[in-house]
Amino acid sequence: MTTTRIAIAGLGAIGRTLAAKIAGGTIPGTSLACVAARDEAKAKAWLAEQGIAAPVVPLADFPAHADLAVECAPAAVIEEICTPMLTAGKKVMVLSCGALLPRPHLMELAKTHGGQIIVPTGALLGLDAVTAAAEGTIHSVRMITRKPPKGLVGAPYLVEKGLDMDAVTEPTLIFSGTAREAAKGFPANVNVAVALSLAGIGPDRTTIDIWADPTVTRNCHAIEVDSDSAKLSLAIENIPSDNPKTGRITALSVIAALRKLNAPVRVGT
Ligand SMILES: NC(=O)C1=CN([C@@H]2O[C@H](COP(=O)(O)OP(=O)(O)OC[C@H]3O[C@@H](n4cnc5c(N)ncnc54)[C@H](O)[C@@H]3O)[C@@H](O)[C@H]2O)C=CC1
Ligand SMILES: O=C([O-])CC(=O)C(=O)O
Repeated sequence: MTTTRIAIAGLGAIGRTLAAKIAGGTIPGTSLACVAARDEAKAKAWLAEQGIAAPVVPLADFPAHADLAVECAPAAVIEEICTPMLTAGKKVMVLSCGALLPRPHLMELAKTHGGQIIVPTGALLGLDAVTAAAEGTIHSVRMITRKPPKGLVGAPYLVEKGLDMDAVTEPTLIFSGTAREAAKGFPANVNVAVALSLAGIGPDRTTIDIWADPTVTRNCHAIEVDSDSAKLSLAIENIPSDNPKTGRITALSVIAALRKLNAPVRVGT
């Protein structure tokens, strides 16, 4: 079996789960080549504590070590992670996919050098059916997200509008717009809407309502797709990970995607 050498960019809620799983050797056809972190000393201490032997390297050195990088860092770092790998004709699995929208040049870079940007299903569901429906004609894609208010704190849109999440005592619609507008206003909260838009009819025709909802403990996403092949009604309730903004299932989605890379049998599109 071919072995894909994996680099992990960011050792937060997603990156730590991935590093432990890949280094544990339970994903056939993958090995942990290296990691990059904001705080090198902290990363080294965590890796030592976990008994993981991977080196901590600068993002620019990823291509020398790895075939595929998993981007699981803050959205602002996407350029530094993708550019070296894509220029080297390699693959990047991008979790902060909202940050791709204002950077079409990264997609051009992949095209020019034969690299690939992979957007996993992440915290969502149903992207297999949405991509299939997109081979026909999709009429509309609508998403409604409900999150505990603390899972939205810090979003630039809330800061700009002066909306205080601590003051929310009942379900409140705080945003209604396109996936592109949502990605700008909530870069760490609604990557799922962007993944959905990229699978379907794009960020300007995919709409999203965001509710700050103190009655929920999970990050809840409901999707309605109408197309000439099927009508889809999808819903997921994500249990937050160590990071309240990020569902636990996100890291598992990446692991499932990595498992498919070199598997003899591959299920799902
Ligand atoms: N596509 C999807 O379905 C989902 C995407 N996400 C996105 O995935 C990304 C990662 O999420 P989490 O792991 O929950 O975030 P996190 O905040 O727990 O971890 C991010 C890590 O990146 C590190 N970091 C910061 N600057 C760095 C740099 N220059 N180089 C390397 N590492 C750096 C931070 O120190 C932190 O440890 C976020 O952008 C999040 O919005 C999260 C959930 C679902
Ligand atoms: O899309 C995101 O960035 C995170 C999210 O909604 C979730 O984990 O449920």
